[in-house]
Parts: sequence; C-alpha cells; structure tokens
Amino acid sequence: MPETPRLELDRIGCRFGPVRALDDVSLAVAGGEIVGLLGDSGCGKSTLLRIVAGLETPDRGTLRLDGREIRPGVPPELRGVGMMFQDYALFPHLTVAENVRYGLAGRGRAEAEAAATGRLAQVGLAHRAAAYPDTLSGGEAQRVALARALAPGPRLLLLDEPFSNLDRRTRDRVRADTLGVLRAAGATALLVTHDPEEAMEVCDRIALMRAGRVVQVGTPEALYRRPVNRFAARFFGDLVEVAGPCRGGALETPLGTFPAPGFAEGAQAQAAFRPQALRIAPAGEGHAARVARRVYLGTQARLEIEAAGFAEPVRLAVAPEDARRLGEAVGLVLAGEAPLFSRRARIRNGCRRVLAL
Ligand SMILES: Nc1ncnc2c1ncn2[C@@H]1O[C@H](COP(=O)(O)OP(=O)(O)OP(=O)(O)O)[C@@H](O)[C@H]1O
Repeated sequence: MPETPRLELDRIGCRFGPVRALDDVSLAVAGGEIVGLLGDSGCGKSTLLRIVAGLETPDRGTLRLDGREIRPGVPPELRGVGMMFQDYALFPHLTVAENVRYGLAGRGRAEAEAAATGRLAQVGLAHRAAAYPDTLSGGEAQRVALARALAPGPRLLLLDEPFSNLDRRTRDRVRADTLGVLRAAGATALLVTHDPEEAMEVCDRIALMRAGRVVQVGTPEALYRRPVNRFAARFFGDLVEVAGPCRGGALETPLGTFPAPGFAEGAQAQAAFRPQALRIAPAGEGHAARVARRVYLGTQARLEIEAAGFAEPVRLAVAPEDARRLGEAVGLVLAGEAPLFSRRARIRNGCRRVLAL
C-alpha cells in the first residue's frame, strides 16, 4: 500500500475579493521530501503556504496532514507545522539559545535545553548560543531561524523565501548548508521561491505555479527536460524557437524537419529547443546566421546570433577567448541527434508548437 503523504492539498481555492489567489490547487508532499512552490510574484505561492500554516483560510478544498483532515482555524502550533520566514523574525531581546528554546516552552527545562543545544550544534552555531541576534551575520541569523523552526520536531517545515535576504555569495553557501541540515534532520519541507535555480538546487520536486494554479509538478530534471508547455519551458531557461510549415505530418524548420503528427497540412507551427542543442558552425555550414551581439562575462562569453526564421536572436555561451566577431557570418547546426522528445503542445494564439528540448 502506498505510504500516506505527510501533506495533502486537495482542490484548494482562495479568493481575496475579485482576486482568485488560488484556483483548484492539489499537491502532495511525502515524508522526508522537500517540495518547492515556484512562480513569479503574485502567483499565489505565499497564500498557499499561509493556508498550510493556518494563517489564511481557503474558500474551498481540503488539507490533510498524515492523512487527517485539518480544519481551517487550527493554529500552526497545533498542526505540528514549523515556519521560517524571509526576515527570520528572531526576538531581539532573547539570546540565540533562548530564541531556539522559544518553541519548546511546553517541555521541561532540561529537555528544552538539550533540544536547543542539539539543533544549534546541527546548524554549526553552538558557540554563538549566548549571542544576541543583532550581533549575527545574515547567514548566522538564517541558521538560528532554521534551528528554531526545527527544534520542536515539526511534521512539516514551511520556508518562505528563506534565502532572499542574503547577498549572492552568502546565499549559495547558506543554501547548501540548509539543505544539509534539512536532510540530516529528515525534515519534510515546503519551500516558497521565485528563483528556478534555487528550486532546482534545494528541492526534490517542484510545483511550478502561475496565476493561482499549479502548471506542473515534478523533479527538477522533469521540469527542465519535459516541460508541459512553453511557459514551463521558459521558466527554467532560454528557448530557441523556429517556425515553419507542416507537411505530411512533419514540421519543416530552418533547423531541420521534426515529427508533428496530427498537425494540419500547411499549418504554421514552431519547434522549441534549449540553446545548448545548437552548435555554431563556420559560414556555409548549417543554417546561415550572423553574430549580432557579443557580451564578455569573464568565465564565458555570450553570443547573440540572428538568423532568418528564428523568433528571437539565439543566445549561446562560448569560451571567453572565442574569436568570432560582431557581424561575422556563421552557421547554426542542431548538434544533438533526434530531439529528446517531440510532441504536440497546446494550441495557443492559433500557433501549434512542437517542443523538442
Ligand atoms: N490579504 C490579501 N488581501 C488581498 N489580496 C491578497 C492578499 N494576499 C494575497 N493577495 C493577492 O493574492 C495574489 C497571490 O498573492 P501571493 O502573496 O500568494 O503571491 P506570491 O506568489 O507569494 O507573490 P510574492 O512572491 O510577491 O510574495 C496576489 O494577487 C495578491 O495581491
């Protein structure tokens, strides 16, 4: 029998006046899993997190923790749900150790102290137990907040943009450390982020959201390599799109001919690829193109290449010492063999697409 999910959201809906913040959202999180809620600002990810925490009331749908329905109005501490917010919300007048003990008020003093000390050691901050929050670096404050959220041993940890207050360099390290701590604790977590790279690095699975709905749920690799539509494909990286007519069940484009079964004879369609599927060849080879822009980025350079039949310039990373000049004629060649997959995407604006990533 399949294991009961730690968290099950079933057809959750939530409105604020005319704004439909969440529309029919279903999602399950297994014990020990880290799932990301990913999407642009306003897509509803924080509202969903707040509903799970019990800070917001849905208009419809059900929420179950370990198979038991949790009614709206049950506060977070009675749900066994821990939270960590963007600003960490540490109490400034309490020491680091007292902050971590805060959520353990119901336990005996010795037990609470032992649990707090253990969690602080886990995040590598045992030596800062007596410090006050205003003496901590951003990364340290984040780790104290994490220790505090984990201390009561929550069934589910909710993390709302937990790395967004850190500068880029600190963020990369803190992210890796946080993941290590969550794994060591065997924590189950739901993490809100708007950053696809962060979601891919930290999460076992990602729920990509748009306008209050879940567009796709899957592993980072599944979302990158098998996006359900163009929005999902674009969210995780650049796309190269080429258009052409369909003839005899195949789409004819400047980069080659791809299977397009069921497409109407003569219909215009588009095929989409990741840029790394393309190779820049000498002029005269492949599809004729031209270097329209060159950007030096230190560890690499980026060429923007224009060619007839392409919806937008193709942005390709090359070695920084690559000698191709602005305006130079080149060729574009599809480097991979057959596309990893090829299928009919949804019809939108009358234009059909074959995604071939
Ligand atoms: N308390 C509220 N009252 C009215 N509208 C709200 C409220 N909370 C959220 N909304 C609206 O619901 C929609 C979803 O908001 P939500 O904060 O969940 O999005 P988000 O994806 O978390 O965005 P962000 O990344 O900017 O926090 C938005 O249109 C927002 O303006």
